[in-house]
Amino acid sequence: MTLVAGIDSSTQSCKVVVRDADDGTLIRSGRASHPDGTEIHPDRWWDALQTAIGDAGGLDDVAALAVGAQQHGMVCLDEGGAVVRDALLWNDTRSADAASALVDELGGGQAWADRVGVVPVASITASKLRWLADAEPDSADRTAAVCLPHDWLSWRLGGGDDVAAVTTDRSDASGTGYFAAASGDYDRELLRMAFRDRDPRLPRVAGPTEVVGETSAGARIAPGAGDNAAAALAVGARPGDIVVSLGTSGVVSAVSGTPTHDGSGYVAGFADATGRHLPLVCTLNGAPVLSSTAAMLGVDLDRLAALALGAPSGAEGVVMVPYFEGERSPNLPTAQASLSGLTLRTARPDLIARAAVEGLLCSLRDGLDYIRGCGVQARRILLVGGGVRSEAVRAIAPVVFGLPVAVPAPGEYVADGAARQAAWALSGAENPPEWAAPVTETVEADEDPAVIERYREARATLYGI
Ligand SMILES: Nc1ncnc2c1ncn2[C@@H]1O[C@H](COP(=O)(O)OP(=O)(O)O)[C@@H](O)[C@H]1O
Ligand SMILES: O=C(CO)[C@@H](O)[C@H](O)COP(=O)(O)O
Repeated sequence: MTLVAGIDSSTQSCKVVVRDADDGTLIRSGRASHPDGTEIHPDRWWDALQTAIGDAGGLDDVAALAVGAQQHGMVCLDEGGAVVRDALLWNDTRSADAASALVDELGGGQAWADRVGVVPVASITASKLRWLADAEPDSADRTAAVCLPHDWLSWRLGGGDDVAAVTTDRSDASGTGYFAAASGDYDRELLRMAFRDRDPRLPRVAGPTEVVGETSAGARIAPGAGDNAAAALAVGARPGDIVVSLGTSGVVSAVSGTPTHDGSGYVAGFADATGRHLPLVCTLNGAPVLSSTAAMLGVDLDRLAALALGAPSGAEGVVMVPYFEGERSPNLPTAQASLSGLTLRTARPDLIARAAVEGLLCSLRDGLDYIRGCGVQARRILLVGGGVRSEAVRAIAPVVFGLPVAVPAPGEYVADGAARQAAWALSGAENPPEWAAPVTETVEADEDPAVIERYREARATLYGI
């Protein structure tokens, strides 16, 4: 049996799966946690990867592997390949002002969307580089190369001794703000503009099935991908499928044959891992909305779900706008979460639990409607990520989205997508291997339009949008 491995270096943890390259059967898996926080030394990803590999029984017997990882994180390397400073992660909002400045300097959001498919917000790597140039010019001066989390881990797995050898792929490059998914090219002028005339080395953009290196044990290293592109590859998303991921972030995305250029910045025109496109809306507030609410109510996540399921749709008018960490979609980096509709009668744990689940899903329903607004068809939702383990999320999702919701069996879909890419690279075939699609349970329910209407009223009252 030929084995392949897939790695997901996500915000909260690192996961490793080992699968049969021919039919995708899961053979072994492992995981390890990442430290909390929105900046982290990349060595901590490496440490967690080593632990996760050990937990998965090692990788000495795999023929190929690939890394999927959280997108956008700014990894700065000096000429010798040493890390210049801690990586700023996608959910670090200190670069919000830098993002606004960049949007203005190019003449507005549409100018960015037309040029690279993406309008800078704090998450985008270009904004982080501008922040670095202004706040820590010495670190900026020492930066000889800039790459992303999955690029750095792939490079380290391949020996990591020459900064000229770092590679990326189209999906992750498209989240930087200086790569255009439509043309497949870097836009170095935008990079220099962001980094105040500095011109660091960028990773070479490898093709979807290229072998970019070899581990010390002789496994081939496939190009890897951004986490959302890897998940789309794992679930075999087709036209009409909208993938909703509830990890630390909330993500709504769809595989599409054509690029998007949304000047509002809501829909990012990313690339997928197969040569197509991945229009995507990402929020800063995913599954942690539920854990924060559970902590506030003094219950665990299962109890939170039970409370929410015991409450009526619409939570008797209690509405949560769940912008705990500020927000990216809409771009409100200093926003905070709020609860409205509380009276002496409605200030009840079950209604607050329901409002949290509904608010989380409504923030993603906004994303769904923006993606549809870009001409993307939506026939069903494919729900993945840690938050899907909530029974309340699974049951209430179709009520809020107004679409059937297919829930693949619990799994590590980013790592699985990376494994499938590794098998594809190993095969040299034109198409990814035909692995069985994950078994899904489909949840259907009547839409309750009042839920999203009240949510939008509450948001408009708070933010005028
Ligand atoms: N039963 C559950 N109910 C709600 N949230 C859950 C449940 N189980 C796990 N989660 C949440 O899932 C998240 C982790 O999901 P994951 O997709 O691995 O995140 P990431 O990719 O950002 O590291 C955590 O925020 C965790 O609280
Ligand atoms: O910023 C984005 C996508 O644009 C996020 O999707 C990150 O890629 C992190 O994902 P999770 O850790 O929440 O899965």
